[in-house]
Amino acid sequence: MSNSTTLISAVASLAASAMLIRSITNDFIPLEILDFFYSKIYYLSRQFSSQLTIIIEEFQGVSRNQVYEAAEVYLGTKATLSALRVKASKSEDDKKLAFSVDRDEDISDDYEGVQVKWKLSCEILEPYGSRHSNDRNANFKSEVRSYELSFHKKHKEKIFNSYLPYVLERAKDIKQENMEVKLHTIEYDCYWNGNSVKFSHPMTFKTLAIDAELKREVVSDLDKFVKGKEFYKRTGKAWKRGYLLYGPPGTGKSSLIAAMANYLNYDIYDLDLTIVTNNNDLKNLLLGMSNRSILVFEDIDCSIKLQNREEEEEEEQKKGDNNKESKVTLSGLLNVIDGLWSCCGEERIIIFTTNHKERLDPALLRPGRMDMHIHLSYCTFSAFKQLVLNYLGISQHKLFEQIEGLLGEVNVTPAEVAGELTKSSDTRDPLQDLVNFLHSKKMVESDTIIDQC
Ligand SMILES: Nc1ncnc2c1ncn2[C@@H]1O[C@H](COP(=O)(O)OP(=O)(O)OP(=O)(O)O)[C@@H](O)[C@H]1O
Ligand SMILES: [Mg+2]
Repeated sequence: MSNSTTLISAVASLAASAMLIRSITNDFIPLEILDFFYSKIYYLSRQFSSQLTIIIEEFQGVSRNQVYEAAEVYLGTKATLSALRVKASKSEDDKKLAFSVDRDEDISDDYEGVQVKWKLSCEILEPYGSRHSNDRNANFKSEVRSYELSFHKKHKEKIFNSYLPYVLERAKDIKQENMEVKLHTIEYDCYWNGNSVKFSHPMTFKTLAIDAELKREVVSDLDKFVKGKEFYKRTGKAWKRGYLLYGPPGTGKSSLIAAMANYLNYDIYDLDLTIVTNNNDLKNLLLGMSNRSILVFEDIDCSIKLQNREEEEEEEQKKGDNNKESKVTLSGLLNVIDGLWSCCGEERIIIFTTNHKERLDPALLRPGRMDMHIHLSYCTFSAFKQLVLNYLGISQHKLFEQIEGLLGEVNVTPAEVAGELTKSSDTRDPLQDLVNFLHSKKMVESDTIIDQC
């Protein structure tokens, strides 16, 4: 008790002496000399300090500093581990709660063995005109926030060249993971509807019933694309990828798009070309998309009559200059895929779907235009096994062998199989019902062939 009292009184008297010395020096020593004195002390302390601190302010002029924003997101994931006070928030677009650091909280981080310390510092600015009580802004207080990142000087290079870019990259991923996938559609010909809807299609690569090998190929292609920033930069290619999905109705083209969007957490921009009036509007729509998104042109063969370019040019010449750009043309569409305007964003995926690949203009199919042509076929045995697992929760059955044989003889779509399994999931023997369905389909098919003969 007496020890602590002594300590408190010693600290108090030291503080009082410091205040006294400060006020005496302020009163008796000219300001310039004091400034010089203080700057020398500051200089010396900096010379001997082993720490370096980077100040990351919230604003850069009037715009928000991206490093600050990234630090805010990144530290949110660290805050719950080491800080004693954290702030929680969630917006309508977020999937989960987001955490952020409270002011003056220290957050430690370890990057490849290097210890760093973050701190959010806030300075309250005196309200403008606070001395004039009748000023309208008198009660308006503002806060200047910044993050302070401190570390040992010897790690300067690593922090600048590797840690900060890592924080930026991680923040981008965290934001992306946390965002709901949105579906955007067109409004008034050439604008994306401001009220995009939450995309809640539950299809994932786990439940998608396509050939297992094809599924692996698609997933690995997407992974490569997402991680390919450096590759695209090095090779001088725009960071985008095109997929052509083709196959009969009900084979899973739209389902595959949903699985891709859910896998990548990318928004979908569903572009109905029949509504878009000309190439210029198409270009504006492209500019209105966000990065990390999927642009979808469904049923490209029937949504618009895409002539080949020579026919187009002839037609335009016939109509004269006044009629130019009165509709979306094949060349307009090719510009979306690989023209200069197509490179205005990053990490974009373009998908065309069709039931009739043979009806597409060869220009669209030329190598390099659509990076991957994906054939969604009639139901294979591998796809069937996935559907049975989804709908009935079984992975083995005595009828599997018979079904495998029938699937080799009958053209049945995954949609049809899914429909049958849904219908008969309550019956005693759903797989026997499916076998009966496949037999009857086989009979119809062979009758049709006989009729044709
Ligand atoms: N490969 C699949 N895996 C899982 N379910 C599928 C698959 N294909 C079809 N289905 C089921 O059938 C329905 C229709 O499939 P989907 O819309 O994906 O076919 P599509 O190929 O896009 O057809 P369309 O050419 O008519 O647009 C889906 O909602 C889904 O329930
Ligand atoms: Mg479809």
